[in-house]
Amino acid sequence: MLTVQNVSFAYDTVPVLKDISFTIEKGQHIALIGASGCGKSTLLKIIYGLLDVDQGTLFWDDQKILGPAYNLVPGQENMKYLSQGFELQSYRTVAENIGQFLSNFEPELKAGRVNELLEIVEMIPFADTKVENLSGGQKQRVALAKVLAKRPELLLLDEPFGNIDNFRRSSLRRNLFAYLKRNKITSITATHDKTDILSFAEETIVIHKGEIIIKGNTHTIYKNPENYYIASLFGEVNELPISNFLSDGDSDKTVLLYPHELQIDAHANLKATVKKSYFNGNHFLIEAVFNNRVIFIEHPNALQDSEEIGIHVSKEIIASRS
Ligand SMILES: Nc1ncnc2c1ncn2[C@@H]1O[C@H](COP(=O)(O)OP(=O)(O)OP(=O)(O)O)[C@@H](O)[C@H]1O
Repeated sequence: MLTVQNVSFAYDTVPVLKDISFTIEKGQHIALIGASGCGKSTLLKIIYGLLDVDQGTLFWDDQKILGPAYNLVPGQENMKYLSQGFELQSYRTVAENIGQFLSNFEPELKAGRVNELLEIVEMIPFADTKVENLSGGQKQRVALAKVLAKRPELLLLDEPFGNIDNFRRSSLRRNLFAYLKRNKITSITATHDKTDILSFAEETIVIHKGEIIIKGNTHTIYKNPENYYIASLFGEVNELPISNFLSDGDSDKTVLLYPHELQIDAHANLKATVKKSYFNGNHFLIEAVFNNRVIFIEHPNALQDSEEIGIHVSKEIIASRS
């Protein structure tokens, strides 16, 4: 189990993390989300032991996690950290990089393990290619295989799929998390991609300006976001006065609605004016103006600019959010 207790940290004098506390059970997959600069990478580095905290303590089971001031070689033995810059040796091959820290005593065992890792990251054809000749996305996949090589107990991933195209990203993500589950490897993934969060993280930690504002079940946080900041980390969101939907609604209270929760219905009483339609693949995102606010609605078709539309939201959704 990972235990983080009252951790605070500042670079020089600028506070970055404030009184962070949480625990993570073994085998869990956690998403770490928050606006750019909120302190996600810093927290991962602290957990790995790359930075000395100003206050607080961290434990992996009953082993205290110490920073570089107390550890000659920074970084915890039973963890691996995949940073946003991948630390690879560019003049060596993909297979050599992945096997760099594996024992040479049993070459066959080592080769088998390297092959298994190449398969997970779908890089078998590149085993003998020098890293310097790979694309950014391919390097990221090699870096991922390298951190898995020695079977860490805790894997800390910082935007692990950031450079990888959508086509590969989906299968890579499925392979990786299936592997982690099978091997009971705990993971914390700092990410801006909602697919990383919703499909693979059973729990999510939300950071805002260096503080944890919520930690809990991913689906619950998504379905009932406590505030606009949290909801916006999952994509576009509309914040509308609840009095628009409930005749006895408090005029100061608002309700958060994702674009797919708003429906366009010519008979609805609430009227908005279309500004623009954005093609999004299987739907259009309609930007419209409603009571002087910009709102976003998912719709199967594009609509005419300046067209008047009616907006409907199901009673169940309003009831669940109010
Ligand atoms: N080495 C450093 N020295 C001084 N300030 C730093 C250093 N590294 C990060 N910071 C600052 O600390 C804050 C948190 O940075 P951090 O990289 O942890 O954020 P993040 O949430 O991971 O951001 P992103 O999502 O953009 O990767 C930022 O304001 C950043 O500018």
